[in-house]
Amino acid sequence: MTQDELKKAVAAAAIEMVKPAIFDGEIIGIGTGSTANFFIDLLAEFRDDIKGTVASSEASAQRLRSHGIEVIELNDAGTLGVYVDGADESNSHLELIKGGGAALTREKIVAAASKKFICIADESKLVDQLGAFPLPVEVIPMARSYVARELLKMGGNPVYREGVVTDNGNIILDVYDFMIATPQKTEEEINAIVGVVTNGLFALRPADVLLLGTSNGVREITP
Ligand SMILES: O=C[C@H](O)[C@H](O)[C@H](O)COP(=O)(O)O
Repeated sequence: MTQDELKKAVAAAAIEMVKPAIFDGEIIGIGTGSTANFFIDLLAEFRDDIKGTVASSEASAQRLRSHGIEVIELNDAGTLGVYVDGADESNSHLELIKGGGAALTREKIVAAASKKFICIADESKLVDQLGAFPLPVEVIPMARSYVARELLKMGGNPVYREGVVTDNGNIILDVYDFMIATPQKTEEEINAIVGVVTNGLFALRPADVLLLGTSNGVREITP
């Protein structure tokens, strides 16, 4: 199976998992990226049944609306029933690296506001230790050089993601050469640097279930 076929298979499995929430009238949180896009496209079949969605990026909001799916503001939604999103890496505890598409901050907010976080990914994303994928950090623009120096002190190699401005008007530093042994501690330490909005580690609020697309079918992994 191709990587896209694996992504589509996990998106279909996630649809089955969120159906009860849809028919219970819960608001659905929607992630960002190529895997989440497959989910959005399959969700279109339920456009008339969904009470509303909250999107973690402008790109996902646009795609949802293009299918006629209602998008509402998180501030008007209360607690979400379920959040579905992809990841750049996951370990077996379902601690994640996210933000390859620069949507990490809104994703983290929507995940925090959701009762259940379903992560959907192809098998290439499951790793023993997080960090081979460079860790995205969203930074207030004027703090870029200062934050980069602090990340260097922590042992990483931060690289400015040229030409990228997040939906919140900020920039991204990608931290290379930074294998992460204690994800919760690292998440807290980076977030404590003044000027950091948030980093792409989802360890303090990991996923609740990982639907992993493999050539032998979709595996359901819980921590
Ligand atoms: O900022 C983007 C998100 O964190 C994505 O969920 C992540 O990069 C995975 O994207 P994809 O499904 O395209 O691999």
